[in-house]
Amino acid sequence: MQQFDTVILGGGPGGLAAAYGLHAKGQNVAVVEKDLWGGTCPNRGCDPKKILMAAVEAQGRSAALQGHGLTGVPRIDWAALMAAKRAYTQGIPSGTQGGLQAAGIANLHGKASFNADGTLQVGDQQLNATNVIVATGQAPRLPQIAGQEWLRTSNDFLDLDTLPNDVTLMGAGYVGVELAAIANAAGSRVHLVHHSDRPLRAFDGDLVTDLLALLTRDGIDVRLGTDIVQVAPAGDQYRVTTRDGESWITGMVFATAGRVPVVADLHLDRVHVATTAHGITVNDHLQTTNPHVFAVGDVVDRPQPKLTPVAGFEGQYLTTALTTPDAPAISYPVIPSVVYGKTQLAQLGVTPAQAADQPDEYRVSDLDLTHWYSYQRVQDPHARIKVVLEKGSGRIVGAAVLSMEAEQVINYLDFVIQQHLDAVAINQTIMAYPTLASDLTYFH
Ligand SMILES: Cc1cc2nc3c(=O)[nH]c(=O)nc-3n(C[C@H](O)[C@H](O)[C@H](O)COP(=O)(O)OP(=O)(O)OC[C@H]3O[C@@H](n4cnc5c(N)ncnc54)[C@H](O)[C@@H]3O)c2cc1C
Ligand SMILES: NC(=O)c1ccc[n+]([C@@H]2O[C@H](COP(=O)([O-])OP(=O)(O)OC[C@H]3O[C@@H](n4cnc5c(N)ncnc54)[C@H](O)[C@@H]3O)[C@@H](O)[C@H]2O)c1
Repeated sequence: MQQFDTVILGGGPGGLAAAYGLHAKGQNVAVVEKDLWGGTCPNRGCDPKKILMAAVEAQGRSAALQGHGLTGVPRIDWAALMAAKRAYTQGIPSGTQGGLQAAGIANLHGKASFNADGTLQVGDQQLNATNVIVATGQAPRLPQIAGQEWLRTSNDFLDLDTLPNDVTLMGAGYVGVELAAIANAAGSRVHLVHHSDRPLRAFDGDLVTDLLALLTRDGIDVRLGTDIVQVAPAGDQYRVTTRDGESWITGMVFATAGRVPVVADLHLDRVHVATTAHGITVNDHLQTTNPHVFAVGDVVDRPQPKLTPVAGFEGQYLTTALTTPDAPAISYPVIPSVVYGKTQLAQLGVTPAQAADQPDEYRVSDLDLTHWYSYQRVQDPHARIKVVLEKGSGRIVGAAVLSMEAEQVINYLDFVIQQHLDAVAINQTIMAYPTLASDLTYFH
């Protein structure tokens, strides 16, 4: 039996943040990973996706400048792009494990689960710990439809040797919309199917409508308010059938209909850790219904978006919470969300919908940015921001952005909001001009 202060289940962004933090505080820590060290984000999530996105963005920017100084839109060489992605991802697991070893943090490869006496089992090894942190993440959800066995996931998409000429994506959430943008830019015919009329519900409705119009303009077959009910092999392809009786032949079908918490094999019931369909139940100290078991990241049932920086923030929080008596409850900063693509959709802080519900407190400034210098320069085909301002202080408290530049704009506004900067403070700062940062003075 090996004894530790804290054992962490899952070597992704949440688990690793906690491991390094607690190790730095002098704890004897072990991390257990059953699959790829580094977890979803660097192996089969954010980072590889955004390597593919680099080509998509470059193509989108070139396309925007046709007739404005550029001729010829570059084509994506899928094999070369995938090779570039693999050149990055192939070193992640060994590099991550090497980092733990170099730091002197115990690391075990294998599937961890709880024994009835509260100890942990990893293969034939038994571990005992004062505290356990569950950081096992989420996995793609496979909808219960006829032909479920033919469905692929984002894991498959992000490692395809060959991109089929025609792909179907089932679900227009973050993953569906981003993979649609990649496949479309790489020359595939894309069908993006969503069961309701309102995809990307966390984002501003007007901007989502604008984004879907741009995706349609790019040639994506966006189908809202319908469900795929069957996938059946048709030669070396598949026939997809919807609830409305529509049907088409496609090269591959990807389930992009959400993700589910990875809890099934942990035997959490043995240690009285409660779960819901959304993940592990925790209090405001990330403590589960067992006072010695904590949880962070995607596996947690909390309203915060399931994002890498959120998992990392929670891991860091536990570093303090597990080493400080009477640690305060977790308090999240504002959290930016971005759906990447040729045109990016971003959101932060108080939403325009929340502002509309409290007109005495907030006002919304809805700005068409296409004629602003920064956007005209790059011929951004559609640039719009809704800035939410607090009436009393005049400060920016939220924003929703749709633009080729949204990821940058939202991060500048994140800094402005988090630091409580008002128009006076922003005007006291000299930014390099003309840049997206120097535009900050125009948003009030
Ligand atoms: C396609 C895609 C794109 C994404 N893009 C972005 C993005 O652009 N930006 C962003 O912020 N977020 C993005 N995300 C979300 C991001 O990847 C997650 O929020 C983040 O990885 C969560 O970290 P985590 O540590 O909670 O879980 P994970 O990274 O999933 O790590 C959990 C680890 O636990 C391991 N594990 C599970 N069960 C056990 C067990 N029993 N024993 C031992 N180990 C176990 C798993 O193998 C895994 O490695 C994306 C996700 C996907 C799928
Ligand atoms: N850019 C980013 O930051 C980024 C990118 C990818 C993923 N992520 C994270 O990963 C999480 C998971 O992303 P996701 O896209 O898998 O989930 P999601 O919850 O964002 O979207 C899934 C969508 O599929 C819909 N859906 C459910 N069942 C369906 C069905 N049968 N047919 C059609 N549509 C159906 C859901 O209503 C939902 O809108 C996100 O919540 C996000 O936190 C982030």
